[in-house]
Amino acid sequence: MKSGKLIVLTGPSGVGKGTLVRSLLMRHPELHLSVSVTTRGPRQGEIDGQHYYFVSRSRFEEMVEAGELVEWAEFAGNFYGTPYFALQRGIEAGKLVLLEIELEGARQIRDKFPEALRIFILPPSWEELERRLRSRGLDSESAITRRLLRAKAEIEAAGEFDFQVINDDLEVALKGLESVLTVEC
Ligand SMILES: Nc1nc2c(ncn2[C@@H]2O[C@H](COP(=O)(O)OP(=O)(O)O)[C@@H](O)[C@H]2O)c(=O)[nH]1
Ligand SMILES: Nc1ncnc2c1ncn2[C@@H]1O[C@H](COP(=O)(O)OP(=O)(O)O)[C@@H](O)[C@H]1O
Repeated sequence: MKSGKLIVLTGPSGVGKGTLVRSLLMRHPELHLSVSVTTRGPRQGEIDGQHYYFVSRSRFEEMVEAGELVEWAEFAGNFYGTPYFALQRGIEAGKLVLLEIELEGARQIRDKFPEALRIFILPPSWEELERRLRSRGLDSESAITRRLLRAKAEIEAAGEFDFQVINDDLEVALKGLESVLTVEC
């Protein structure tokens, strides 16, 4: 894989993006994950600066006003955004920079960086997506409902992306992602 490319991974909440990203990062030291800022509270086990930078809404608004975010969006009642510094760190290290973001942000990245590689992760079925979201056991019922509402519109937009990978069997999905990265990066 060559360096200096942005890779956007998008897909409905619960599809397995975080799981896939963790495995990719362990297998490929040439990948750098962009850590986002969010106004969502940390889930059990989440570490500030590693999973997200957890900030207040007023701090998030300050970052937007100061032009510190490459892209940002509201998702299920919280704000999420990619700080420029998160990309710079990876680019300066000569790595491929991975952004795990939702649809609106992925569209903003497409407009700003048309050369970015954009991949959409699909669930094997709607029932399985719902099962994964619930079995994760980290979100309230209302947070799950908001994520499922959003998931429909996101899945409908999968065709906008360069590649679609179905996360049914995890190993098969990982292999699919790896072959896209090998050919495209
Ligand atoms: N636009 C945008 N979306 C983000 C960013 N960081 C995370 N997201 C997306 O926000 C959504 C919610 O993330 P999260 O609360 O961690 O929930 P989860 O995807 O259900 O684990 C997911 O679709 C993430 O991919 C960001 O910096 N920008
Ligand atoms: N291929 C898979 N088969 C079965 N369960 C999976 C698979 N990929 C992920 N999961 C599980 O689904 C749940 C949601 O995965 P997660 O990575 O948190 O999704 P996302 O980051 O897209 O919201 C987790 O409990 C995870 O262990």
